[in-house]
Order: sequence, then C-alpha cells, then structure tokens
Amino acid sequence: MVRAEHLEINKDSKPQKLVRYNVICLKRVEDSAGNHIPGSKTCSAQTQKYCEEGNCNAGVKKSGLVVVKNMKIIGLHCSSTDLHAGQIALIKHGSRLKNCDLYFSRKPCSTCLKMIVNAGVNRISYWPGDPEISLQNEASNPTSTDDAKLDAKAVERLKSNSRARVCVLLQPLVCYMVQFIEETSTRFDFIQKITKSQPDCNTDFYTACRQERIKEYESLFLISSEEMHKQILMTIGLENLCENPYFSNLRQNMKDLVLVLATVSASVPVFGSFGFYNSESQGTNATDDECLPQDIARHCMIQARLLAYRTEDHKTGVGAIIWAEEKSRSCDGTGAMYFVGCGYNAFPVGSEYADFPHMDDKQKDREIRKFRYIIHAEQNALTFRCREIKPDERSMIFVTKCPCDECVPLIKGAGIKQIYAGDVDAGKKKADISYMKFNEIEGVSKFTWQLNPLHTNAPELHDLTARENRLICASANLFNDYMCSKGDVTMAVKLLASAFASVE
Ligand SMILES: Nc1ccn([C@@H]2O[C@H](COP(=O)(O)OP(=O)(O)OP(=O)(O)O)[C@@H](O)[C@H]2O)c(=O)n1
Repeated sequence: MVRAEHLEINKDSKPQKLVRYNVICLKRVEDSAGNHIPGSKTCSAQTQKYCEEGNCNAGVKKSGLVVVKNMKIIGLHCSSTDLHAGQIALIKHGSRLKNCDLYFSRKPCSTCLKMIVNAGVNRISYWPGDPEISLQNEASNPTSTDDAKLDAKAVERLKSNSRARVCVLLQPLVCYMVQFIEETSTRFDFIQKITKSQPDCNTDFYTACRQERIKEYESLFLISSEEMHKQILMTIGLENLCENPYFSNLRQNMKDLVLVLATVSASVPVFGSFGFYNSESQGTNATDDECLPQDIARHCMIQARLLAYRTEDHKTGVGAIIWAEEKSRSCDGTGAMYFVGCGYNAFPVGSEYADFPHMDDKQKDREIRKFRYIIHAEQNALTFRCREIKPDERSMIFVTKCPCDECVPLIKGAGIKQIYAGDVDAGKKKADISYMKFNEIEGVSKFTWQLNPLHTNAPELHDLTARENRLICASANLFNDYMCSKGDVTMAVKLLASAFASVE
C-alpha cells in the first residue's frame, strides 16, 4: 500500500535522501490550565483577533512537535499560551531527549533550540513555513520586528555550532497518493454511514467540508505570497531553496501535504449531529462513561486515520492511537492528556515483502490467508506504547475500524477505559477474523460514530443541507486553538489544527 516518505533537505545540500518514517500530524487543541481559549467567551474581541491571527504570545506562532526515540513516537506536544512546544517537550522528557529525533511544525526559536541542543538530541526537522518567531509579521512591518530577525540569526548560530542535525522536513508524496487518499477517504466508514442514513444526502457535505479544511490549513501552513516565502527562507538560512526548480518543488510538496491532511480530516466530518456516542452507558464510573468533547475525539480519530495509511495490508489499512488523561491536571502547564502509543496493521517487525500471505477471506485455501500473521493496529499500539496504562487514569483508544475478537479482550485486559471506533463491522462473523465480541464487551465504554441518540427523534437537527454544513465547518475557525479541553493535545503539523469545531 501507500507509504509516505520524508525528503530531508538541508541548507548545504540539494534534496538528498529519503527516509521512511511514521510521523503523524497532531496539534494542541486547548489549554486546560484555565488560560483563555481563543474563541471562548472569555476572550476579548481584541485578543480573539490577535489569536485568530495565530499571534498569541507576542509574535510567537503556535507550533507542534513530535518526539521520536528509536523510531518510536514517545511524545506529541503543542505550544500553550505560556509555553512553546519545545519547552513543553523539555519539561516532559528532560534528559531523555538525548538521541531523539524531533519534528517541528515550525522552525523552533532560539529559546527552545538552545535547550534542545543542550539535551543532546540527534536531529531536528522542521516545516519550512513561517518560523516560531514569526517573520511574516516582520515582512509586513519591517521596523518593529527586529527581534524576529535577531532570533533567526541566533537560531542559525546555534544550528551551526551544534552536533544535532537541523534540517527541513518534507514529504514528497508518492505518485497517485493524493488520488488514493481521496478515494479511500470518501469510502471511509464514517462517510458511508452518513450517506446511508441520510438517503437524500450525497457526498456534497464531504466535498464542502474538505474545501473548508483546505482553506484553513493553507492559511496555517502555507505562505500565500511567493515573494514573502522567499524572503523568509532567506532569513532562516535556506537561500539555496529560493531558486527554481527547488522553490517551486518545495511549494508544491507543501501544498500536496496540506491537501492530504485536509482530505483525511474531512473523512471524520463535522456533520449535523453525527459524532461519537455511547448508546449503552455502562453506568460504572461517571468519568469513564463521559465522552470526550466531539472535536477532540474527532481530532484523535483523524490521527488514527493518518496512521492507517502506513499499513502493510494491501486491502485494509487500520490505525489506532491511545491517549490517557492524567489525574493531576496542568502540573506543568501543558494540560492533562498524554500520548501513550500508536500503531497500524502490519506484518511482524522485520519481515520482508513475501514472507507472509496477503490473501483475504475470499481465498478458499485458509492456509494462505493473511489473518494469522498480520498484527492489528490495536496490537501494535499496545505493544509499542511508550507509557504504562494506569488503572486510575482514564485511557482511551481510537481505532479506525471496529475492534475484532482478537483485540477486544486485549483492550479490556490492558485496562483501557474507552474505545472510540466505527461499528459497521460489529457482529460480523468471518472464518478468520470476526467482530462478535465488540457488541458484548463490558466494563469498557464504547463511543461509536453515529447520530446523537438524543437527537434521533429530531430529524431537523441532523438533516442539514450541504450549505448549512459548510457554515458549521466555517465556525471551526473560531475554535482555532481549542481542541483538547482535557489537556495537552497531540500536535504535529498544525495541519490538523483548527479544523475541528464544536457544534454543540
Ligand atoms: N480493529 C481492527 C480490525 C481489523 N484490523 C486489520 O484489518 C484487516 C482485516 O480487515 P477486514 O476488513 O476484516 O478483512 P479484509 O479481508 O481486509 O476485508 P473484507 O471485509 O472484504 O473481508 C487485517 O489486516 C487486520 O489486521 C485491525 O488492524 N484492527
């Protein structure tokens, strides 16, 4: 299936090396420390405007960070009102950052870089847009932002004197990737469920939602003016990317990635009263039964959807991500949610292309079917998790497909409190993989993608036209920085960023 690859480019070289790597894109959504949330009622009109422009924290743009150790993601962080993503990573990991690879959604500022370099990280990759200390403001207001230029210079100096490799992170997409992602996203269970339950509705709502996301992500991740982009690249030491064809390739690769993220994110759409709901509350523990805010759940599911594209199964990609909620919130100002692990379905680590069968259940000979060999997304997320699952904390797994009979006992046994998943396969019995146990599981709350059961008798609430849905999507802008009302959120390219509006 499709694999994304990273092309590293650095100042001193032309595009040089392809590195396969499974970074996913996340974003901080909210600040549980009680600080103002852009778009919230406590935000003054002036502050709101400031925040909407991405300027919270005096010229510091919000940024996200993925921390990787030995090819495993060990942290997903995002800047808060008080702290930059790099500072948060330092608080969370300290000297464990040694030898890690860090993936930033913006070139980090000198405040973060000096600490990170000092911690002994191995490599720092960054998205080649506007850096953390914004130079876009500088371009429009050259006299007032000398600080931004000074910071860019300091960053270069830190870079050239450090052992860590600091380079541009880009993923040139393999041929037909965008088309493949478009097709699979429209066919995704959640979209299918909406179109089936709303006979009058075609996929217009999906197209409208995707357009909104594209617009939104473009404004976050791209620099619309080519001239300004060139100026910024020059200031951050990437002058050799300012010549064509390198410059136009760079911009095209950036646009393609934005398109991919918008497409995937539209497959978990904001549409009417569809969302993650528990139709059979267990009544065990109020917190465990409580659903995350819809926008957060949607965001995490999108992360799982992105992971699914890393699959080794030719037919069905599945992604899973585990998050947990710390008992003590805001201990370091970064919020309460923390990343536990993630995975996708693949053959055992180290196996080669033809080591195992790839056939599905349509193949009559059961011996040559894939099912006894392939490791499921949930199984990989549990196996390669970087944190323990604590019995007294609310932990949750987001899976793009209904957990099967192999995985349901594992999820429950691991002590995960909540499952967010699709349920179109629930109850299916196949010879080698069945989905019977999901409906019967007890002691774990299940939130499946469906119409809000409380609204099912009020058709007008979910019978939205594509136009109305577009308006809802547009309101996402107001929730630019809101996402994890329960804490530290995932972050990675702000691409997934502000796309998730609350529609309560
Ligand atoms: N919660 C789940 C469910 C399934 N899988 C993975 O999904 C694939 C099986 O998907 P399934 O749709 O059940 O079987 P297919 O043969 O791919 O498709 P079909 O429905 O046509 O039989 C396997 O790779 C399995 O590891 C997974 O990782 N996690």
